[in-house]
Amino acid sequence: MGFDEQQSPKLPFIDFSSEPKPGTPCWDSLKLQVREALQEYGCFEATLGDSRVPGKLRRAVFSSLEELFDLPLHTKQQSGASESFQDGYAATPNGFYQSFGIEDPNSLGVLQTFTNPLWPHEGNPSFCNNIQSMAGVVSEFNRTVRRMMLESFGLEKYVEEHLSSTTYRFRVMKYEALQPLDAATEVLGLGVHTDKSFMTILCQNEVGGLALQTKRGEWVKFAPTSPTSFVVLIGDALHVWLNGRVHCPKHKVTLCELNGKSRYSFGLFTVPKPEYVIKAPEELIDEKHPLKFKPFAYQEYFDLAYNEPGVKDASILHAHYGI
Ligand SMILES: O=C(O)CCC(=O)C(=O)O
Ligand SMILES: [Fe+2]
Repeated sequence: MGFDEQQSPKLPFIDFSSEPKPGTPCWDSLKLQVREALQEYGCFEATLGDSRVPGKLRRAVFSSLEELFDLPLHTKQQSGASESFQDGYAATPNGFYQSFGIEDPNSLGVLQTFTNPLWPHEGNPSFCNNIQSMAGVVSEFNRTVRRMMLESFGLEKYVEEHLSSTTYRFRVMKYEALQPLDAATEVLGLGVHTDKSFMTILCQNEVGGLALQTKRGEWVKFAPTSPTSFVVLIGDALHVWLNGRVHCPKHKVTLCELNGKSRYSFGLFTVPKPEYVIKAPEELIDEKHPLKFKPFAYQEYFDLAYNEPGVKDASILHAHYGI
């Protein structure tokens, strides 16, 4: 399927650059926008503004990514193989997609352990600082969005439990530049899938390719309104935790290029702790909204999903836990 730029619908856009504080009118207005976007699309485009994500930091992160993926293959493999695309280095057999996963990117020690085998002489302090700074801003933003979302459902009392039920994983990705043979040809860099965790916050360089599917089944091509935009999207675990009240979008990445440039992206994944039980709060269950999924420990679902070859959408979730 090719995209028609003219007719392609857009993701909702939410501006967080005013750094809203809980309890202010601005916060309350933004939280309604967050809820509406997540119900309908399961995702939105967000800007945090130049003061929180200066252009300099953004450029530094992407140049760190280029430096990382430019390392020789045997060096990249030093960071361990990752079959489930979690920690360490992973690549698709055709080599069009490569990624590294870093668990707990807010810790300088973790980042040093990640970089030391890749740059054996003196590690890579600027890589560590750039990723740590970006992960810090994005994980703080993640907490804001979760707080707003829970408040918008009247679930204030669960905020602290929710925030402490997760860890963060950072994934950096490179998609090879590929000029499709014609506009109607779509070559996938990353196949259609839903994310398994609670929430993902993505950022890409200027090369597009990400598309997300709305509740109505339309594919929306992500065309950033501002170069400093992020995409926030819901994963399976949050869809279950909110008893299906928010959409969990399937998404994919199509290979393309811009002036010969490859696509680089990074994502902060908010992952429930392995033993955390994903269970909808009783406030979200009533006659109109009966319980949709049986509770399960996050790791159990994750293992099921990754041991099922070829299936990357939420059909396993429905098959195993759907009521
Ligand atoms: O590269 C992107 O923008 C999307 C990556 C993604 O969907 C994932 O890693 O789960
Ligand atoms: Fe994804």
